[in-house]
Amino acid sequence: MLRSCTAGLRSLWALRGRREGAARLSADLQPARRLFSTEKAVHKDWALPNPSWSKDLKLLFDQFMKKCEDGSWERLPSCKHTCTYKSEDFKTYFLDPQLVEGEGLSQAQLFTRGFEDGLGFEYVIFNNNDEKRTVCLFQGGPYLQGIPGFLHGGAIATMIDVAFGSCAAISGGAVMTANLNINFKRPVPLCSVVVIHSQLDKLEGRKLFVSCNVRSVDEKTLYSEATGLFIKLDPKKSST
Ligand SMILES: CCCCCCCCCCCCCCCC(=O)SCCNC(=O)CCNC(=O)[C@H](O)C(C)(C)COP(=O)(O)OP(=O)(O)OC[C@H]1O[C@@H](n2cnc3c(N)ncnc32)[C@H](O)[C@@H]1OP(=O)(O)O
Repeated sequence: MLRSCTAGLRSLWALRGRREGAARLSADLQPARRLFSTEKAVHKDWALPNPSWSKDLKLLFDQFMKKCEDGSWERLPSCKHTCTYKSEDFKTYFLDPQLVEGEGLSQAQLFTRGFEDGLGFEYVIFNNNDEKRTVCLFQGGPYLQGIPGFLHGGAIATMIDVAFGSCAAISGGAVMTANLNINFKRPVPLCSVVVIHSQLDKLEGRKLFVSCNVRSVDEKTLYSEATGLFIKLDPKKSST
């Protein structure tokens, strides 16, 4: 596995520099895009295949894209910078106006999208609105190593948080993580693909309870299980 990861690393480095040329422009305006962005400009969509995606990831992606055809599932597009859920609402209600107006946010980018193609978090999230659940297809690259050959637990926790965040935000709008509980059951091999199945279990006032499991592509290995609590932000309260 380590050998294949090293080979993967070599080809990943070869990919550097080609990234901006990769046309992952989000011309395909899907319903989810309207949900997740209030921006007028067309932004690059990072939740689309790039050359670093493994066969497994591409195969799963294609399977889920097929499921999108009847409208039961939708792919959630992902931008790197300001394209968060109702980001204008966030700016209006929750952020320090000086930070928004000044240059403070100009360098900001979504943590999980800050790596070169294939080196960090490669993922796409699909949403099933009727069933209140999402599926995140995630390939963790070599820069996410913890114990040699395996993904860092913090990287797994990050992806779980992102998957939960999307699942909760779809029902709750502007939400924040209040609690995460993760049981790590098996280590995740570096550069492998895992599937994060998240579910909104309960909505109680401003509280959204979510749970997930992280499994191998063949579903035989259960890597982690987690629960989370997200709180719908109250515009009357300041976050700072
Ligand atoms: C940001 C997302 C945007 C969406 C984008 C979507 C697409 C893009 C994908 C990227 C997705 C990235 C996802 C990253 C998501 C973060 O990483 S968020 C960052 C990490 N989290 C934080 O920094 C949160 C810090 N905590 C806080 O700011 C505040 O505690 C909170 C969470 C806003 C809650 O404060 P509050 O609004 O004053 O709520 P409060 O009145 O204290 O509590 C409300 C209720 O919740 C309960 N509660 C609150 N905290 C807890 C707790 N820890 N345990 C148990 N109960 C609790 C209270 O007891 C209360 O219960 P009831 O009395 O109503 O029964």
